[in-house]
Amino acid sequence: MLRLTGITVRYGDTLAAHDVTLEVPGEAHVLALLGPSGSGKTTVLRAVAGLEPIASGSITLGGEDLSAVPVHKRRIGLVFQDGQLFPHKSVAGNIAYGLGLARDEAGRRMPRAAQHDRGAELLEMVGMGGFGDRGVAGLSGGEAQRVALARALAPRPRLLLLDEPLSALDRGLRDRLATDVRDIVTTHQTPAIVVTHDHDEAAFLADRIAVLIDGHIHQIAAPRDLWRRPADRAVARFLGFEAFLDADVRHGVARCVLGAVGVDAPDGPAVLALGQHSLAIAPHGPVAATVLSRVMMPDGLRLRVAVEGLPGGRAELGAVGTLHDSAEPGQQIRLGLDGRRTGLIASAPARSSRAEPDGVAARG
Ligand SMILES: Nc1ncnc2c1ncn2[C@@H]1O[C@H](COP(=O)(O)OP(=O)(O)OP(=O)(O)O)[C@@H](O)[C@H]1O
Repeated sequence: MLRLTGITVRYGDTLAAHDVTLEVPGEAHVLALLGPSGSGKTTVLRAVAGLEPIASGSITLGGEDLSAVPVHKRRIGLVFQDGQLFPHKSVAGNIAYGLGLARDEAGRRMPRAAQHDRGAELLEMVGMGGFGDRGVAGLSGGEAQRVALARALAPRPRLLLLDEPLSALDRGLRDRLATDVRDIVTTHQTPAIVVTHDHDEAAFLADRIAVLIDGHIHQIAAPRDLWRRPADRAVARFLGFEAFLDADVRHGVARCVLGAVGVDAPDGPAVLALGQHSLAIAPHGPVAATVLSRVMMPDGLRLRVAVEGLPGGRAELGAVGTLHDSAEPGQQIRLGLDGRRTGLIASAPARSSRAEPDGVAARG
């Protein structure tokens, strides 16, 4: 198990990671570090790898304090955004490099024949069987990342660190490779940390997601719980929620000025977080709105609407409709809250009862 306890990393005056505490349990557990650009994700990863000194706190792996363990002895595999393969080596040559780093418990190198077998096994595992003799220059982005993954796994690392491993790929390939990465990590039983700023990628790849904002971890949760129960407004905003409404929870129902939704939360004050999909067209819904703009997407209508009568006055919010709904700019429509697409911030009540959209209406 990897454990970070209160680690802090500075670059001169910049506090890039602040009091970061997290755990990655053993076996095939995948933790995503998710956060906006510059939030310190790569910094935390580099600290774990030993590439960045920590100013305070501790990092242990399998109970061993890593502070005095040099990078090459940590037995941690690294995969970067662009793979960073050796361009003049073949695919097999790149993996052989990884195998050359492999040591058994007694510190002995792997025998040549075993290296050969393991190289072939790894290439099969990442779906690149038969590619061993190919040069890496001619590989597609997705193929190169598979080879990078095989090379990182070759020495049987105790932990795998992946820094934006899919972000250089186009969307379709990214989805496919995400599935493969997940399968490979699971098959190999290697715990992993994946750095990403892509919500879908984090939700898809990870067992748990740690949200890092301004160098600090705001929440660690399973993907499902993260979107249902963001810890605070900063997390909710980063996850895409755009407006916040005071609510009162009683017997599993949260009531706010726009209606009621079922929630799995204790009685008391709470804040409902509304995203682009939280309001849906419903002919007899409780919310009256004016359509500001509409876009027809393959899965239905996406609207921007103006809602009157909120505690703070008028607010501009997102809403959705089906392929069969019609809504033209200027039209009056009725909407209902969709509790399945609404977040609940369970803790402290908001300081004011205003709806607080982050978007145009908040500033307008
Ligand atoms: N070598 C460095 N010297 C000085 N400042 C740095 C250095 N590396 C990173 N920083 C700063 O530390 C902060 C965190 O950077 P980091 O690269 O860890 O963020 P990130 O979340 O990985 O960002 P991105 O998603 O854009 O890669 C940023 O303010 C960044 O400018």
